[in-house]
Amino acid sequence: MMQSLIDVHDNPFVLIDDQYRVVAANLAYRRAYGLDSASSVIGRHCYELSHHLESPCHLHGEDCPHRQVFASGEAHEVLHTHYDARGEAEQVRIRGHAIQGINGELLLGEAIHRLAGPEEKGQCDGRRMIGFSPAYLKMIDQLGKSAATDAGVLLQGESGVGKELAAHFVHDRSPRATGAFVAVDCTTLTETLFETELFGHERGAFTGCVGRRVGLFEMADQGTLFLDEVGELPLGLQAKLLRVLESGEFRRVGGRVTLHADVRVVAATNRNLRQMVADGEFRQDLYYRLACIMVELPALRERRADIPALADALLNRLCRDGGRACYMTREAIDCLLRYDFPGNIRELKNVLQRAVALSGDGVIGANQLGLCPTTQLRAAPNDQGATNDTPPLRELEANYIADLLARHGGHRRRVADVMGISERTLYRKLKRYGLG
Ligand SMILES: Nc1ncnc2c1ncn2[C@@H]1O[C@H](COP(=O)(O)OP(=O)(O)OP(=O)(O)O)[C@@H](O)[C@H]1O
Repeated sequence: MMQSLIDVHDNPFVLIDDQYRVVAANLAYRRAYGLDSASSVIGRHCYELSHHLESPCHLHGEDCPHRQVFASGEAHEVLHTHYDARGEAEQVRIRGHAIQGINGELLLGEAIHRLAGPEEKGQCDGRRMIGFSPAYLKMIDQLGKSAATDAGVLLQGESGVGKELAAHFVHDRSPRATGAFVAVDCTTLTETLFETELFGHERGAFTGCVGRRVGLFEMADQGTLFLDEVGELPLGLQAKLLRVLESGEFRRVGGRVTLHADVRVVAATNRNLRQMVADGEFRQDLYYRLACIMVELPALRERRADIPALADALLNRLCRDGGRACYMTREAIDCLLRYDFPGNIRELKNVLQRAVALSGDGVIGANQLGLCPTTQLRAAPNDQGATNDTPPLRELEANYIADLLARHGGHRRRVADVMGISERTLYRKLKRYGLG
């Protein structure tokens, strides 16, 4: 009976005892983690199945729902990276509940929500959101939650962090996913273009106008209107935009009929809109209309731990498109990890594109990246020869750890083993160096 009860859940669901052993798992869980029959799951450790680890995840620096629920008896929610049946990383939100077993014993019930969805696995069309750092998991979770509502979402982040990709992510998971996703570049909207672009025009509306044109606002009916660089919209046009967003009503230029479109707005900016409101450069009423939900997208340098996975995925894409095999040397990954990427993921993409073009044999070394001289990377501390150019020990250690992480695919236990330190110590170092 318990099995059929948990099989009702569409999402993976698992019951775990106080020794981290699986007591029952539903069909969705067994499918997700590559286990076809119930018997192959029962009795196995949860950390082994979903994390591919040999010890509980809190020993690897993670916030473990098992520990929390057994300690307090209260529900606990966390964001984790799990490894699916094929060993591919996926972003998940886990809600752990205390559940009473048949004999009155305390069990942990884990409801697992896959943030990016299994349908994205292997998706190579450039729309897959790659990132497993805590900052990125938090952002994806916020995007997923905002998708379920019809509220305005404002995406704030530096150029190239992936705001347009995030807007697609929201649209694709919203009830409007079958409608159109229409992007408007607000930097191109002038007084003269605003109405024709957004509302379209009727035939002969102005000199030289031949046919009827449907505007972007109308195209986005039942879908999502993505207002890119919304902070660049002149004040005069902000009032017009607010009016149409509030009423949903508009007229094509040269038209007499009032039309209506039902759009959901996702806006993006790399400017501080709140400050712009304070400075009188952005209308407060429009700000509140757009920023009902505000999501900050972290810069790449704030989630360096994601660089190897991102570089790997982008390189695979480039190689597939170019029809040749390429791989990066350890020095090259090291070099990427040390660089600040002011242009974020777009810059990373360009750096790799150039490197692929420059590498004759498909091997991408630090030299091909053109970011930092290889000689700086492996500078060893040298008592006699130490000069002012010798990097401080902290920097050397940070680079060393980053290098090991890249070499071991982000596997912290293996990195700790190689360094001869405990995972706890490694975790503290990762936090200190901003690598976690
Ligand atoms: N998490 C991610 N995983 C993989 N690729 C990504 C990710 N985020 C962004 N990209 C890629 O990086 C490039 C830049 O992304 P995007 O155009 O969405 O950035 P943006 O923040 O909208 O930039 P801008 O502010 O300059 O318009 C795109 O090619 C996109 O596919």
